Amino acid sequence: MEKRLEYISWEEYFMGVAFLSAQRSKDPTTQVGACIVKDNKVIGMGYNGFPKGSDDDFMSWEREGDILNTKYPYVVHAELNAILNSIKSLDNSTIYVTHFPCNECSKAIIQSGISEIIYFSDKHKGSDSTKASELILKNANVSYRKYEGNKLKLEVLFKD
Ligand SMILES: O=c1ccn([C@H]2C[C@H](O)[C@@H](COP(=O)(O)O)O2)c(=O)[nH]1
Ligand SMILES: [Zn+2]
Repeated sequence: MEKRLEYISWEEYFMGVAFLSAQRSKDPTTQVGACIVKDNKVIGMGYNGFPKGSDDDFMSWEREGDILNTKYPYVVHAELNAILNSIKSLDNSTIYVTHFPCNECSKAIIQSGISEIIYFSDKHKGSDSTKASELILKNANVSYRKYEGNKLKLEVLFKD
């Protein structure tokens, strides 16, 4: 029998895990996922959400108004969750992210030892946060590039 040819590439696989992780997010506006990989093994995953133990029904997902009544001061970003959830040293690892990281996440990525970022969306390109990320990542020699896989959709069928 010939080998199966429809298998997905490593890059498609790990970006797929990042997008699957994002599906755990309860943010009604933007679901972000991250997957940290070393030697082709997943060593951390995360998505954006309120801190462990927070009462989801008490917290607000608002984007506007009094800052203390919005999600922004409270939500833990996907990249930081993936770093905090990781199971071993992140030195020279790669983080796959559904969205280009903000400047706060970029700082955490640098400090954790991650050396490469592969992102899918850069919809906030040109914003101050993205510009600061680009500057600080370049300065710290953390490389970043857009996803280059062919797949833009992966179907996961639960079957026998
Ligand atoms: O680097 C990042 C930047 C943002 N997030 C999260 C934080 C929020 O939950 C959403 C952004 O919400 P908007 O309504 O689009 O402003 O994304 C993240 O996880 N990582
Ligand atoms: Zn962030």
